[in-house]
Amino acid sequence: MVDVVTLEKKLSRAVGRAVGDFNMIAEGDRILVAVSGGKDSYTMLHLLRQLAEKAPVNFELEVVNIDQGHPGYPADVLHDYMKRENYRFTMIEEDTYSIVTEKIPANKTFCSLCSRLRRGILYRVATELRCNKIALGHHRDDVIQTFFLNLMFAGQLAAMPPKLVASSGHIVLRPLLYCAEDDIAAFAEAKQFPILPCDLCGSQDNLQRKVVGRMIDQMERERPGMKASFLAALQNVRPSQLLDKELWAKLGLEAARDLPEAGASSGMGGMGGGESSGVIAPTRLVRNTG
Ligand SMILES: Nc1ncnc2c1ncn2[C@@H]1O[C@H](COP(=O)(O)OP(=O)(O)OP(=O)(O)O)[C@@H](O)[C@H]1O
Repeated sequence: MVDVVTLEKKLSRAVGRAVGDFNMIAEGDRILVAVSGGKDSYTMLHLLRQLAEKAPVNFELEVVNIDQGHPGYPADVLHDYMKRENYRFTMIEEDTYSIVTEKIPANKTFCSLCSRLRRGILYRVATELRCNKIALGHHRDDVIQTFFLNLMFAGQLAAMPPKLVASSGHIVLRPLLYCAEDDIAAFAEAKQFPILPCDLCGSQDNLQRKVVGRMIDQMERERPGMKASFLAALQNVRPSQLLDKELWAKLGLEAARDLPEAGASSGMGGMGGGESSGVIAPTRLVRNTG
């Protein structure tokens, strides 16, 4: 059992790395931190405040929750927590629940419409609160699941952008993208964040994302370290070993360079080696030249 201090250090290092790698935060930023009342966004909020306290740049946090009109939504729980912790907090009441339940048949997933409606509200509120950025609590496991969903059902190699310019002009950030869900869950439990369940979709067992999530968890159980490898792969893309002719054209690729034999010394070590060098280092890289 890892203690909470160790977990906190691990998570804040991961957030610091993501923020640094993608240049997420700059002097004077006003960041709307979107908090659902789930473990991920509570953890994100906690870690962003810590970062704000020690970072060399000054930035401000505005915490926003959207009460989407679910029957029995326990709004007080969030109000009490934010007050106790002294966050600048706004709760927005928007009844997207009625829209979603009216438009989507009961046996179908509500998630995508629900989150699309929510996203529009967040953009509007960010403008009202003069925030230039919006932070969302997606983490490593969400990124991997999205990658697999796209691979398996959409015919695309794509995960989730760490940083995105929204149609509204706001920059959307995902500071938890290197954080493992298990660590977040353990941390949220240790900190006793007052979690609000999402009854709307929580009751639905047929979500494709859940199925894919279970499949990935199973792979991890059978071969521990696989999720870390998936994340590493997303940070280590070899366009010349893929079949996207538009990407080849964009990169001016005429032909891929041959790969060294598996296990051959590349001089780069580990998972290193740049695309331009044509050198691929991982010893378990799969290739088929036949
Ligand atoms: N009602 C809401 N109000 C404000 N922000 C929200 C709300 N619902 C979701 N978000 C934001 O969108 C992110 C992704 O939403 P999703 O429902 O996929 O979250 P999740 O995986 O259940 O995460 P969490 O544990 O934070 O709820 C959340 O982490 C949060 O930043």
